[in-house]
Amino acid sequence: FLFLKSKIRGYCWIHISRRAPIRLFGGQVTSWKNDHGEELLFVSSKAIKPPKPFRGGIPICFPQFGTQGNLEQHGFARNRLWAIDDNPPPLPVNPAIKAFVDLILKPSEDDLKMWPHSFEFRLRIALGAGGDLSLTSRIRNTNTDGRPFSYTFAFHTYFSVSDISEVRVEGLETMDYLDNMKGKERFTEQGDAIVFESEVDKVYLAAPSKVAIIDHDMRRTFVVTKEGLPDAVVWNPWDKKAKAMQDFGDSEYKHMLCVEPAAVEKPITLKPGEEWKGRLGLSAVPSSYCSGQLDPLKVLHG
Ligand SMILES: O=P(O)(O)OC[C@H]1O[C@@H](O)[C@H](O)[C@@H](O)[C@@H]1O
Repeated sequence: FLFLKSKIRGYCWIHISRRAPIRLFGGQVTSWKNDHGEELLFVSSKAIKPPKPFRGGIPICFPQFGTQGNLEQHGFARNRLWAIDDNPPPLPVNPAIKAFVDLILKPSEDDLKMWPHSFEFRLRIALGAGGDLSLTSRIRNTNTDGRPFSYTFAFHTYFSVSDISEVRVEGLETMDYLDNMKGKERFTEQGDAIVFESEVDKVYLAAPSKVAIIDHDMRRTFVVTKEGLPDAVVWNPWDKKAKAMQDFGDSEYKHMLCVEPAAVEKPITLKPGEEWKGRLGLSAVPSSYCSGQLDPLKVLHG
């Protein structure tokens, strides 16, 4: 089967291959498991029900990332009911894909009052034979008045990690970033892999198409690939902000890390009839120690 549809607690979920449930509210993947049934994405024990955004999994930020505009934080797509797209335009066939589902979001009349642009947002969520997960977004400008529109975007991916203090992110060293905690000022990352000792909220600019999250305790490496999405946001709220968040446990920051392929610094502009495509690829591979050292080049370049 390709997917199952079920109704849990009054709202609709879809399951592809029993390994990745998707909430139609938000078009949001809420779980991704490996062959051993281990959860790979973080979901807060305090995540709340619609109409609030769901804290965990992979929320979609569109048409605005963060507070960069007049809309609600991270835009409205994560707060809308998506539909199953029964007849999506074809995407190139990828033989590695085992199962997939297509969703679609179109603006309501109320959305058009807030953001006066007509669009079709198609999202394909696919599982590969080895358990890899991919999300492909296709956004089309369907304005009939000839007007272009611009937006910012992110796949706000929450990874489950054993202990944030033991996690390293490889691939972003020496990159320029905007620090959301310092008024979006621009800095350059120094030296080594990124490690976590306090709150982090950074937008890495023109980040590489592959980033690795190395979880020492779990002996697991997440490999994040991105296409069409120049930036990568890295976020962990740490203890103080965790306590201030209603839908997040006080200590949960220890077990999560957001690495979010995104288009933030330069908004994407589409003319009527134009379509943009962005893709997120996730795989979780066992990482092994070799004299206490991981080889970042091997992680990043196979
Ligand atoms: O609480 P929200 O709206 O889901 O946002 C969580 C975080 O999302 C991150 O992507 C932002 O960079 C942070 O600034 C923000 O705090």
